[in-house]
Amino acid sequence: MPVSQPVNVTVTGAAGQIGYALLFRVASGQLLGPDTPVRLRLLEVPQAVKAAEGTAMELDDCAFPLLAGIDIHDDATAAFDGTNVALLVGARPRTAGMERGDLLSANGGIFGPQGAAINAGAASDVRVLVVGNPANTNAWIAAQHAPDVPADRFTAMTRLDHNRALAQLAARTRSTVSDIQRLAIWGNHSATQYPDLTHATISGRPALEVVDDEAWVRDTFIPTVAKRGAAIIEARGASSAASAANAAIDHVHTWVHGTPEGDWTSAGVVSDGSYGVPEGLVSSFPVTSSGGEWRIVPDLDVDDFSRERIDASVAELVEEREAVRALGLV
Ligand SMILES: NC(=O)c1ccc[n+]([C@@H]2O[C@H](COP(=O)([O-])OP(=O)(O)OC[C@H]3O[C@@H](n4cnc5c(N)ncnc54)[C@H](O)[C@@H]3O)[C@@H](O)[C@H]2O)c1
Ligand SMILES: O=C(O)C[C@H](O)C(=O)O
Repeated sequence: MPVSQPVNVTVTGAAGQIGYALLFRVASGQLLGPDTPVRLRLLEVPQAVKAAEGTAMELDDCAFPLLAGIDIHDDATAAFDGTNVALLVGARPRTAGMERGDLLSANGGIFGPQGAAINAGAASDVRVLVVGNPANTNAWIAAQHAPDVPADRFTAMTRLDHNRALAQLAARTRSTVSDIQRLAIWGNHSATQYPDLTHATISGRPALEVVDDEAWVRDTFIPTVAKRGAAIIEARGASSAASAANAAIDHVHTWVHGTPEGDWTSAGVVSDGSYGVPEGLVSSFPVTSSGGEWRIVPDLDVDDFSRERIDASVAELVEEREAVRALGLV
């Protein structure tokens, strides 16, 4: 990615909640770093273009030194033309009582055409993060429509789940999130996800030994992380926005700048068949990043409990893929 030339960052759903929490941070340099100018390309549906224009006015009014320009589009082909980083946020959020999978028929149709537009015109180094739900399967749909883009450039956001897990574990163990390493989210960004502490450490000690309470891990930690999205919707009356934008920033920043030595993070990436996850599915794994590429952490021991949880979440991803096929979206 060029350092002195502006990097084109396309954000879909720019006038939405997450868009509003995300764009100012991208423009201030938090996505790609303090030396990288960005040109923002905002994609919205026609009826929300005026609101996106309002956000663009506010971005101008921040006088961000790294913001090289803003273009607003209601056409995906134009919005993704020459794009280096594509943040696919635009999609309907769920409301109270819905599961994220319920959004498949409402949102799935968005990601095929956007994948095709990325295929048609994005820069050769394009990196795609799908935030819009159901994020894993939407990323898979987009990748299916972009045969000329390496599949590993399509990713789905599970960094929010990872960050939620860090916060819950830190609170329980009276440690700080920076003390924790090697935590992992496996599977789908849904209630079936598996937040895994079996390899995690807190200040170098095994996290499970520090916690010393299997029942808390099974009955409190895992469901709290997995159902946090619903708890936020219940409390706020709207789905998470600032924390989701923060996780998107973290995901791309780590993708571009790498993971710290000895640690990893979690991301929804195209499976290479590791850990019994069918090849091609977009599943969350423990991943490292280096040289701008994600790598699934290899050779981890998977105990029986973990195996069962990973398999359950992956089974849901397989079901979603079949539902997409039945809907004719790929
Ligand atoms: N992966 C995660 O961790 C995570 C976290 C939070 C939210 N989400 C998801 O992110 C999505 C956006 O959430 P939000 O709160 O910003 O919703 P929102 O309703 O506030 O905003 C969505 C925006 O997308 C726009 N949009 C719809 N279709 C579009 C299209 N085809 N092209 C471009 N823009 C389009 C809408 O006009 C709207 O402005 C939802 O699907 C939500 O469930 C994912
Ligand atoms: O849970 C949702 O529907 C929104 C988002 O995916 C979240 O995890 O907060």
